[in-house]
Amino acid sequence: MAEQVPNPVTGRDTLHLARRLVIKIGSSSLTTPTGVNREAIDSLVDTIAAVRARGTEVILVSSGTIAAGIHPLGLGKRPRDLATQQAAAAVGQGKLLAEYTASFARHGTEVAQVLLTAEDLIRRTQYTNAHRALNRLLALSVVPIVNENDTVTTAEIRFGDNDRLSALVANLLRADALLLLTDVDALYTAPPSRPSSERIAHVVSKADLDTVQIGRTGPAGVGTGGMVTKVDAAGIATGSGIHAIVTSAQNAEAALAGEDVGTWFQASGRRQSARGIWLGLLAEVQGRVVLDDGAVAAVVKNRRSLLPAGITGVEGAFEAGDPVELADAVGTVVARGFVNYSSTELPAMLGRHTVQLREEFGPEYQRPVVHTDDCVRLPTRARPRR
Ligand SMILES: Nc1ncnc2c1ncn2[C@@H]1O[C@H](COP(=O)(O)OP(=O)(O)O)[C@@H](O)[C@H]1O
Ligand SMILES: N[C@@H](CCC(=O)OP(=O)(O)O)C(=O)O
Repeated sequence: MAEQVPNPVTGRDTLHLARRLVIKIGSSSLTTPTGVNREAIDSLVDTIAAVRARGTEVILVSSGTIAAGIHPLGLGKRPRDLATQQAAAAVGQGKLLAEYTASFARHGTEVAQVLLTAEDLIRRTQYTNAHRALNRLLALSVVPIVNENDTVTTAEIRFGDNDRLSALVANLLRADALLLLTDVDALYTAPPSRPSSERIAHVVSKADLDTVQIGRTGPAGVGTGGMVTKVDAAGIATGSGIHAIVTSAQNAEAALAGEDVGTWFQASGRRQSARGIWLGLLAEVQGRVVLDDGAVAAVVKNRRSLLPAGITGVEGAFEAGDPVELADAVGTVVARGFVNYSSTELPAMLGRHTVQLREEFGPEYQRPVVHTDDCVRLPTRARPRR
């Protein structure tokens, strides 16, 4: 996945040059206390149709299934427990998709329901499948409507918010920009309910966010991550060469026309694999291996695989295949990786050379502890200390 196609979009004024856009819309913009808001859907769909008419492919990431299931199930408010959220999502998903299907049909456009789990973006085979299927849908002129597969995800491996999912989808599909639509018109210097808060028009680097105060979810009470996950999502996108815009659903048309609305997050980094982004930023690590100085240099500087000989300690309980942290002797996390051995197997292997391990335990113990391709090195400033 190393292809490096330059992004034709350089700012708001060139957004019309985007070849591919991911548009994410939040629950609060799509639903009312009595279910799906048909007018809001028609308005979004009309905007998407206009963008597609100018030759831009669009992938829609739509939340709202849990919110859409609240009223039909007589729940009153957003359920808190996972099982009821899953039940509400299963009911709401059908209702939401029926509205999208009817609304896009007004433009003669087919839609496809694509339900993804976090696993689908981190496991190689699923990742390739998702990539291929979504690209095929776009080639067939279909609008994929993506959501997290709420009904089957477990608490452990769940995005829980579609903001970060949409950033990973933008990355997976090499989109040029990500539009995050919510119930507030921009990122503000503080929660917009505070009279002194001011709109932030541009975010060029992380330092622009240093003094921003980010509050909880909006007043509708159906959103999930609030502004925090939108800013996270924008960071994931921009860090991999994709511009991001946060604005309200009402401003979608103006934002896509390049007008000065919302908050524009300028792309900075180079494109990365979704798997690498997940591992580096999102994965919940199950444990830690402690490296001696030589191993830190080999893994971080020379980009080698981690061998048992350079490990001095193992912390936490993990299985082979789990994500773990790689820390130096003073507890600074220098990398994250998928580990090839469990926390019960590893202690007997520490400090031993590959040849010894093969002779003593068998040829399957020749594998590195973390292969270099399964390892994401953390930038110095992002490294957490113990
Ligand atoms: N600094 C901030 N700037 C803008 N909005 C903020 C800020 N802090 C908190 N918010 C809240 O985040 C809410 C949007 O998040 P959320 O409710 O999860 O929406 P969605 O359902 O669209 O994902 C806004 O309604 C706003 O009240
Ligand atoms: N998958 C969930 C989405 C949760 C979510 O991210 O909600 P939101 O904060 O409104 O974008 C649903 O469809 O209800």
